[in-house]
Amino acid sequence: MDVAVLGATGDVGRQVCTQLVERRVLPTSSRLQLVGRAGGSSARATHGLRADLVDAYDEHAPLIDVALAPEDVVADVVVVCAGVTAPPRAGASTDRTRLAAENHAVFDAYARALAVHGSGNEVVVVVSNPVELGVAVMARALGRHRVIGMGAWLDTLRFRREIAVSLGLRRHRIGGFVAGQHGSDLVPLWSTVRVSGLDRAERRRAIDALRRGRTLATFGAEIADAQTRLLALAAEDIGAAFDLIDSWPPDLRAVARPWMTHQSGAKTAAGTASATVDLVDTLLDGREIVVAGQVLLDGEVGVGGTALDGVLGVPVVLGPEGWTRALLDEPAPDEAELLVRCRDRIDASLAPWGLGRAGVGA
Ligand SMILES: NC(=O)c1ccc[n+]([C@@H]2O[C@H](COP(=O)([O-])OP(=O)(O)OC[C@H]3O[C@@H](n4cnc5c(N)ncnc54)[C@H](O)[C@@H]3O)[C@@H](O)[C@H]2O)c1
Repeated sequence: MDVAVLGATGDVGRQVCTQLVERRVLPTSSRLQLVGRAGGSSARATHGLRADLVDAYDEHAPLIDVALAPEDVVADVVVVCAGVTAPPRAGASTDRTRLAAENHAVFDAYARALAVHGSGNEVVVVVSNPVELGVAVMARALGRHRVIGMGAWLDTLRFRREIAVSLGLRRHRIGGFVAGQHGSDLVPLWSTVRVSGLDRAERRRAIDALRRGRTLATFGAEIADAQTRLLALAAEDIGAAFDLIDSWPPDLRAVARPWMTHQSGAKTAAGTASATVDLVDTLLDGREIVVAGQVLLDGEVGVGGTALDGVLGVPVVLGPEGWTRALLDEPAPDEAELLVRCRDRIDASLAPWGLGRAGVGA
């Protein structure tokens, strides 16, 4: 099985390529295609990255080649890391509308090329933001089951880790998912959380203690307040800002910590790539596992009697041919309410591109 990484020389793309090779996800008989842009500095750097990876991992590297045009992308799994990102500095605009305007053209160019020149079986993992826009563009061109956004899986891993830290456990003992929109509009599904070794009553007590009597009704306001406080504090002392995050409940930490990490200038490339490589590993492996991802729904998820359609992050079964089923039993009332509002916000953000629910098929 072959993998192509679009935007291979970017911070996230480079980490994805490195981890794919270093973690030996790709056997030596597979091909890793590094995709850059013809004519720009990334074209030269893509050739350089190839040389560097071979230099580092010659003993177990897959075949590595370079492509500089969308129509030359050939792979079983295509990882989309190309495009602009919000500037990684404190107080910089995180305006998703501007990001969408820039990256829509990138998503569209590759979606069109894959639709025409691809095998018809590629599975696309969208990393670039807005993840939901990338999923909408790619799913429309390639078929919705072949496209998954990895933002909800990264958010899920962060949520599990924060719960694990609070309980003094390692992350692998925590189950549960994050749904919704990637970033500050995520929906932590507390009703899905499981802790290995705890029975139902023990889990209930542990989760109640972690949630501190809050529900998701106030989650959006808490996030906005947290970001305001962090910005003010980080201007004086970034270490103190991270210490403040440590004092918050796990769901708020799962949003605030990566947000502060990006604002610190470090970006979140290693964690993002690690979650992405998990998904690629699953796709190549042949097994089916339940992950969370942004997908284009067609009524597979029922919330409060409403069958949801449109792009939304939800738990799904992921296998070699893409995602097959969405798995979300009736969520708790506060989760259901936030999921519907989140789906509507995503839908509104897609409408200018003719990709909202009203526009699809028009
Ligand atoms: N989903 C997530 O969890 C998550 C997390 C972090 C970053 N991101 C997103 O991933 C994307 C990449 O972030 P980054 O930090 O690596 O950015 P970066 O600026 O470091 O790299 C972007 C890369 O894309 C390339 N590129 C731009 N247009 C291209 C095109 N048309 N064809 C090929 N390559 C092209 C650039 O040359 C560059 O190499 C951003 O959209 C960012 O917001 C997503």
